Amino acid sequence: MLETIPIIDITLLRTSSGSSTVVAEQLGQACRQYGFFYITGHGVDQSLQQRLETLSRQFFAQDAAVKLQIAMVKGGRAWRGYFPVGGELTSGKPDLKEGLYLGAELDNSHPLVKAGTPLHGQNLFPATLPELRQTVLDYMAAMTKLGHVLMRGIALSLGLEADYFEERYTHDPLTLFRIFNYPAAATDSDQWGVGEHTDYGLLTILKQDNLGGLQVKSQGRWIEALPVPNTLICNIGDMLDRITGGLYRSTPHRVKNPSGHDRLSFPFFFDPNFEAKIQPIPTLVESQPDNWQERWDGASLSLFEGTYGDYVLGKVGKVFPQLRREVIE
Ligand SMILES: O=C(O)CCC(=O)C(=O)O
Ligand SMILES: [Fe+2]
Repeated sequence: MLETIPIIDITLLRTSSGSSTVVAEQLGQACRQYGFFYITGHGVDQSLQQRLETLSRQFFAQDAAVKLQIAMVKGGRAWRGYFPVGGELTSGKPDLKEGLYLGAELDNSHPLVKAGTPLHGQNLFPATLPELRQTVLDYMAAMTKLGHVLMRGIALSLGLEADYFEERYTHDPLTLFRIFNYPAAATDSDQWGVGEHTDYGLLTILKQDNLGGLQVKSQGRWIEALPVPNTLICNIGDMLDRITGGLYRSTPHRVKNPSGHDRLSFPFFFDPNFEAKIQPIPTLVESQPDNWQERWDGASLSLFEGTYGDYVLGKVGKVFPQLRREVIE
């Protein structure tokens, strides 16, 4: 039998004052077994999603020189903008994808921007597609709302107060958003669109188009996260793994676009505040053995001490080595 990732209807979590125990139970099971799940009943406007997809296709279809008008090197410490194919090295090798790196739009008067905090600041939006700006901002607002809802459900699934994460980590979350285009590759290409990795933060909410290509490592085996209409895919990041003592593992995944067409995906990262200190949940007794030997990066999460900022900067410096000096040092 083909193994499939669970699909969870979160309508009740969104509507019954965020405290549906039935949905929380399903989330908990999916997090323990797979580290990945699809959600339906998420309430994200279909026409907004359609606009985002259409405008993104138009963006990537432009000439390289036009896209490079908003190259990531121009984004400075905020770490925003466009990078071309081969510009990112997720697991040490260049990825077969191009992308637009976005995040919360913060102006220069924001305290974290004033303080020169990396990853905080303004986006670089393309002048050639003026509608993309509001579409991205609206989509990120919808994702942020959804991130809060899902983290309430995840807190309940762990037997915690619904606002456990909000109080400690996500009152003012770090939210990053990317739009990727995985170009059609030769079918015999052994290059990955994104190599095996885990995400860094708490929760990733991914919209993908209808072509497929995402693979998830579940219980030691790679399975396909095929497109399912009207769903979003969620997965656990390293910080939720650390906070839950490995009970909810950050699950490895990778992408290869087999379709012969350009594949678009839209990952949104709902992460702890940059300055939040990451601490395991004290009441959780089910702490798991360290899994560094199985991890793609050979790192021991249980040894990590510090803020989310410490963690994420260590990672980002590796995937964009050419930008490390400018942004972090
Ligand atoms: O494009 C995808 O389907 C996944 C992207 C991803 O894993 C990431 O950006 O972390
Ligand atoms: Fe990922």
